[in-house]
Amino acid sequence: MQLVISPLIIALDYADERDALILADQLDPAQCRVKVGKELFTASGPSIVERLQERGFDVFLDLKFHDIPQTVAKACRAASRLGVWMLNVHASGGSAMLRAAREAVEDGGGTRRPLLIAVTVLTSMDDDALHEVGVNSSVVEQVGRLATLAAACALDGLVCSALEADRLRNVLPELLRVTPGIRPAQYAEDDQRRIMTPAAALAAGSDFLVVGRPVTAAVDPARALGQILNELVAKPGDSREPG
Ligand SMILES: O=C(O)c1cc(=O)[nH]c(=O)n1[C@@H]1O[C@H](COP(=O)(O)O)[C@@H](O)[C@H]1O
Repeated sequence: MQLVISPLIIALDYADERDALILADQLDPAQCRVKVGKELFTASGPSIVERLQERGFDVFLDLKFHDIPQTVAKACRAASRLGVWMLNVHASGGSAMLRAAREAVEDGGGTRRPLLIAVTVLTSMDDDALHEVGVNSSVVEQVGRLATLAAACALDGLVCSALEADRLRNVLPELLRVTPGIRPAQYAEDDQRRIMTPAAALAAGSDFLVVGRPVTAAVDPARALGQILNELVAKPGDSREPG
């Protein structure tokens, strides 16, 4: 099997632009997209997005906006002007916020309309963590509820764990499923709670796999990425349940 378009998004979780670009320069834009998150963007500002785009990368700007509708809409418009490929908001911000975000990316004034996706329940959370913040549903129920809300507001996709991808593919096939919490077999869970191996996540219905430390913390990041791509074109492996 040949992967026509790579589903990998590498999370450039670095403290500064220099380290992020050192890693990016070891990667091939034909093999992955890259993600700029809160740490890197706060440290280096929009210039990091430009630097990565100059190198040919599609950029997922992961700032997980969650605020009043007007503030989120303005932030989404500013992100659109950067020409990013994808950006995200928290679905728990509610329908008014999601619709405002959707309208903002539509007329955002960038070179292309970014894909707008909604974070359901963070992959670092399990049922107990949800209960702690007053949500008495299970993770599966809460992901389903927020996914339905995102679909009603015409978002392009969801951030969820691969454990929920199969179910979401069946009930809301129109939404992209972007899944962090990807862990090759034997790799540490770290602060993630809902994890799956790359091949199992793809087989379960993930459209895009967000991978950070398994690549960025590797001695040879390009080799680690190559190994994951090889795993994706080989037979799907076994799924890893939260430990
Ligand atoms: O929106 C995200 O990208 C995200 C959502 C989520 O639920 N869980 C999650 O881990 N992420 C991001 O995905 C990346 C995962 O990194 P690793 O755990 O190092 O693979 C980090 O940059 C997180 O900020």
